[in-house]
Amino acid sequence: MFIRRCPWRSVQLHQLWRPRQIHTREPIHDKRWPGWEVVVGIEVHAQIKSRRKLFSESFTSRPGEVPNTTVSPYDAAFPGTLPTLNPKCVELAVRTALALNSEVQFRSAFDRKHYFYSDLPAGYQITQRYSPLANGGYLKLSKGNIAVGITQIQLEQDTAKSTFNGLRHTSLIDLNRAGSGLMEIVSEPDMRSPEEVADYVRTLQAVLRAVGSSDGNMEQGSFRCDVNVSVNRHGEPHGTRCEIKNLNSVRFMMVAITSEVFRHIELLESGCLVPQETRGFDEDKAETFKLRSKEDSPDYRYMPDPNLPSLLISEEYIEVIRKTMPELPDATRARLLNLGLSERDADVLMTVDSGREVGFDGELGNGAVAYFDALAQHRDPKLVVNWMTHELLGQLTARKETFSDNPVSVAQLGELMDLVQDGKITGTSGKSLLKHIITNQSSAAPSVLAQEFSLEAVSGNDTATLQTWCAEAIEALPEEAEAVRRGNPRVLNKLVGKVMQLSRGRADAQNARVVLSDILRR
Ligand SMILES: Nc1ncnc2c1ncn2[C@@H]1O[C@H](COP(=O)(O)OP(=O)(O)OP(=O)(O)O)[C@@H](O)[C@H]1O
Ligand SMILES: [Mg+2]
Ligand SMILES: [Mg+2]
Repeated sequence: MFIRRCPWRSVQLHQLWRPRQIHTREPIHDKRWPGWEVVVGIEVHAQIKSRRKLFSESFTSRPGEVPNTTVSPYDAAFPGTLPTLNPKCVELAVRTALALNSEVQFRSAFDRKHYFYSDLPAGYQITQRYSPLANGGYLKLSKGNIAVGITQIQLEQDTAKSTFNGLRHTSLIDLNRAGSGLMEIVSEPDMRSPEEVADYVRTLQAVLRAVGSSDGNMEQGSFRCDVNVSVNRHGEPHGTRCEIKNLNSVRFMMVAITSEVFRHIELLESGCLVPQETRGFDEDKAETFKLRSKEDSPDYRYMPDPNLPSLLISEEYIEVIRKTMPELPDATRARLLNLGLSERDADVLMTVDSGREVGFDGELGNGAVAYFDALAQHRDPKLVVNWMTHELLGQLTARKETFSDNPVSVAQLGELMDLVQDGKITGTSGKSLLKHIITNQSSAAPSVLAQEFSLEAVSGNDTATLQTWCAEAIEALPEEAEAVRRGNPRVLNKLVGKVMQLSRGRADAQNARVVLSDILRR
């Protein structure tokens, strides 16, 4: 990559500004709004996961950082300070562009977008609206064989954060975020329902996490969506869009879109037009509300940034990045299915991997797929996924924990599975050991723990011990034993359970069943 100073901007902005492609899709008939088509396009602002800001040396801040501690004079817009582009941000944006099948531009440029707000120290934001880093592309949704077009991917600066203190009638400004790198990923108006929008957002989050370019966390603000919604009657051109801002979860986004669709339909059916507006979302009322109309929208007076030359990216640089791209979610899914996993199991692993567990809207991916891969290297993949999803995740969920809290190492779970597989401990004992490791955050080897707790399985040959436990079980549950004798085989399970209890899980349930039936038949 070369970042060279150009003495002048040889290409005029209007020459670079290309009209958008018009995408068409087969009409979708939705029972919720018969006769109407819903159209949605999304602008995502994803914080780039770089240690330093886009144009300055200061570190990017983490959530909970002390306010105004990661700020350089440039971030605070001190006169005389100049920007220096951070190559890491460019690299991560190029990775993202390649993952989204977008065409990385050999030459892109930075513009100033002016507006006056207390969280914007310079009075303008540096962005790439007119000559973005990448153009075109698409993202395939996980369901329905739908590809959502990508219009462009541009680099831009994040703003500072302002917090209004109602008691003191003052706004507090925290400059920590000012100047951090963002990627604005603009989609085509290709989505046709709130569900497709949710799919798009989740798939995009997974892609960004896979390439390592963003945490993609909506709740913490590292992945912010502006959702543009319009409706039209089937067969007619797209309607006027309204843009909904500040949506911080996928669930609220779906509610906001649904309520916005009904608002548009109501307006149109009563003979009014939909005015183009920017709207907010009231979570309590589950309604959108007007922030400003198109007429009030500021004239940003875009101009080329005189302090920044064009960004020139060579073909070789793009090729180097292309060669070092990690596996993308689509490919991971296909690989898991190829290993014999069910769609459901693959979904669970990948959902956990991206931190999107049930009722949980995001967190950094935590390597569930890598964990699975390490275990499945020398073991049956289906067996591994069973242990991971049913036992490990099951026990973590019961403790209200997620996979990122998992204290069981790959080596521990691997040994545990092998002990059970080789018949050295029973499945029941294996589960108890797993519980012990999780509860006590133990790093001990499962074989050592099995010895310590005398959990070694009673081998199939040790029938004497098994006979004793079975006899004790029959003695303890005489009524159940009688029922089995009278020909009710289902009650046998209770007796087997008793044997497992008496043996503290060391007996093999299948063998116990045989011995019990044998005794009761006499
Ligand atoms: N009729 C429509 N219905 C729904 N979405 C639309 C429609 N027309 C355009 N869009 C979407 O609106 C978004 C426009 O985003 P873009 O960043 O280009 O412009 P903007 O919203 O005018 O500017 P800003 O970046 O300042 O918010 C795109 O995601 C596009 O797909
Ligand atoms: Mg935009
Ligand atoms: Mg917009």
